[in-house]
Amino acid sequence: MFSSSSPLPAPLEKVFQYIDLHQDEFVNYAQKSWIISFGEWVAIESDSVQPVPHFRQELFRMMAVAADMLQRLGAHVASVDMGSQQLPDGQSLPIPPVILAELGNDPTKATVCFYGHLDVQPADRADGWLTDPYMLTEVDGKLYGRGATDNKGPVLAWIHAVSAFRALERDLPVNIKFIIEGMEEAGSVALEELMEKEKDRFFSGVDYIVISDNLWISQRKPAITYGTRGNSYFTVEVKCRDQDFHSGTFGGILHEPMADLVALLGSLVDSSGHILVPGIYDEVAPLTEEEINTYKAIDLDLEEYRNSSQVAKFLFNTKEEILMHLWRYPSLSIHGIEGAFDEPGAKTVIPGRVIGKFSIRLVPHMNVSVVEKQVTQHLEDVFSKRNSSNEMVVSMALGLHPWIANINNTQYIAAKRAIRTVFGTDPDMIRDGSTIPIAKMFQEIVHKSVVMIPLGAVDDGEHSQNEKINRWNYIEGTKVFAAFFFEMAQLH
Ligand SMILES: Cn1cncc1C[C@H](NC(=O)CCN)C(=O)O
Ligand SMILES: [Zn+2]
Ligand SMILES: [Zn+2]
Repeated sequence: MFSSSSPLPAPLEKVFQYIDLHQDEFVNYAQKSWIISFGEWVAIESDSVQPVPHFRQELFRMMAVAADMLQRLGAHVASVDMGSQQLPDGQSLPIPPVILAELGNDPTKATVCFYGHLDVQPADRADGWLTDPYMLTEVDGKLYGRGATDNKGPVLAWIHAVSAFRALERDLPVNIKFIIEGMEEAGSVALEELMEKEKDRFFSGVDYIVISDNLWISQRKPAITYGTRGNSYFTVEVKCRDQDFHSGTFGGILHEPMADLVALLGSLVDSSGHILVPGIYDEVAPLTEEEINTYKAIDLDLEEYRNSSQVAKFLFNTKEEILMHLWRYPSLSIHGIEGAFDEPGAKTVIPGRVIGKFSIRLVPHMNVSVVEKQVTQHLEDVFSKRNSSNEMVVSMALGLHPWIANINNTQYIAAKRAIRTVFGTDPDMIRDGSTIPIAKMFQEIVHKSVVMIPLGAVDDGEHSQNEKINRWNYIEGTKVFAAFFFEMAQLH
């Protein structure tokens, strides 16, 4: 137990020194044979979203490079075959292996398991990247590249924290396990089956889970994340026939599918963001005074956030309301319409069949299958009032559960202390409005407690053009992980 005011314990002091002295090696080049640089990882085009052979090959190479690195670090590594993925067009593509690795199995020590993913979102220089997305490029202390913050950087930071102990020939304070996948951006395909299979094997000796796959809510203040929203993703198809019509020859005598669909989509949410599906708010956890206070404490400059997002006005005017509507209330977003005429020009078409897409972000204690029923019922009611002769089919394409943790768990205390040691400040305790599906799987299937320790800053641009991680976040984050090992050992 130590704080920023008391001196670091000698072994940790040495580890921090090592991380500082070797930071260029972590970023740029390899000297020690077991360290591979960040740059080499970013250069692998491990895009899991575009289902084409080139990117799948890159994904397999990515997982092989990572497995090899962990092996050279002294870990026992298994690359688990995940079979293949059936695409809607009938094609099938191989799924990259999941790495299960283990370093140390001293029964007197705590065992900490780290989850990360090495696949990335698509990136194309032509989309507005200022540098080659697959070449890690440092500008003013910012390391630009696809995957820099999501999630290659944080995975490497964890590995580098471990490697610092090994380089100093020091015993690791905890046993370490890794689960690293290559399909997160595609919805963690086949991962749930693996978790079921391994819950009493690989995961049986695990005490704590750490995920570092989201961002701080600030540019400078570190954070710990204790909850994420879930997501229920819907498609609603309205069909007259499989072919389009000419509006000159059919306009005026048809129930038009697009008119039905626009009415259906228009019935979902009002202009103040309130969801109109009956019953949808019934299970939302009631708000307490104590909870409101937790939002007050969070470092968020609303004006700066609004300006940097280039939004004229948000739906809410206070920090607390904004945070609550991102984290603890559901939201409904309309994403698009398949089959619609969406090109420039004035084509006089009546689409014969259209598919609307929308999703509802779920919060505690909403239930995925209850939401599915409520949404389906609501759309059927709205549709039947239209007396349309078209066919409507509603289906839920994805049902991802919300996740929330108990912040009094041991690893939250350890993470807080580690952050205080490195940054000299207490972290913001935050939730995340997006979804990290594996968190709930750890809780429900493996029955282990998860802490999320994000490393990147709010402006890192995950999934966007010019994704980056600051060198400062990456190097100090590596120290946070090293300090976390120490704190975990003390608290266990
Ligand atoms: C694929 N998908 C569909 N519904 C939800 C998701 C996951 C996706 N996850 C992230 O973005 C993680 C960000 N750190 C999201 O929340 O949209
Ligand atoms: Zn990610
Ligand atoms: Zn992502």
